Amino acid sequence: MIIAVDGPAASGKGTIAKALARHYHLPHLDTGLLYRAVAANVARMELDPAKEADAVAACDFGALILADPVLRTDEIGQAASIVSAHPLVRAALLQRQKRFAHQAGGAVLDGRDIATVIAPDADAKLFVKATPQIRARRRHTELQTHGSTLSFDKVLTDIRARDERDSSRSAAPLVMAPDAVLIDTSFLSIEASIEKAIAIVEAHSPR
Ligand SMILES: Nc1ncnc2c1ncn2[C@@H]1O[C@H](COP(=O)(O)OP(=O)(O)O)[C@@H](O)[C@H]1O
Ligand SMILES: Nc1ccn([C@@H]2O[C@H](COP(=O)(O)OP(=O)(O)O)[C@@H](O)[C@H]2O)c(=O)n1
Repeated sequence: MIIAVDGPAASGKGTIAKALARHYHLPHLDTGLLYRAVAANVARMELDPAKEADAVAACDFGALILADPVLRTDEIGQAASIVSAHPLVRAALLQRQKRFAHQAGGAVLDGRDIATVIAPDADAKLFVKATPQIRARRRHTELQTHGSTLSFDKVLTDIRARDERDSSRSAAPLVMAPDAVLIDTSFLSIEASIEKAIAIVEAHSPR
């Protein structure tokens, strides 16, 4: 079974995807980490994330970098959204994600284009959203627990900028697939959003 979970920054898609993977004993891939790794590599190589050739040169990163806590920072999230708009960067990361999705037994992937590009054949497609203010509050709290001193206003501004960039780009923009089911987590607890996600997958899973 392939489960696609898409949505904007800090909507709760990773939390839901991880819980679905645990529930159904499936491997999980946070595809945002791949774009974050490219962004971190661009910074390490002192290249320009806005230049497509520079970003492509940074696509060859080792598996170790994916565990680096620096990937979780707001700054890398912004840079990830810049490198991810380049079609050649998306092309460089495409097969790796398609292979993961289509491995024997299935998988859960979360990102922006899982249901539309990586696995349009997914058995269940979820689109997770929440208001920008609520997403910014959650991300602000999360960043604070990791030692960040960024203000709430800065986190909200950055989330809005990323929403705009991710939705307006021409290469695999953030859109809800026509056959996806929406979960608005704005006023749902983590437990309630996971329960809802499992109920949706149950209704769509192959028998
Ligand atoms: N329904 C929810 N209610 C409250 N907090 C949530 C909810 N879902 C996720 N969170 C918290 O919000 C933050 C961002 O969630 P995450 O799943 O990482 O989002 P995303 O993968 O969409 O960026 C995390 O700290 C997570 O624990
Ligand atoms: N499948 C994906 C996943 C992430 N991304 C990009 O990578 C950035 C970081 O993604 P992420 O999922 O780690 O970000 P959060 O939603 O966790 O804040 C996003 O802003 C997107 O620009 C993408 O383009 N396609």
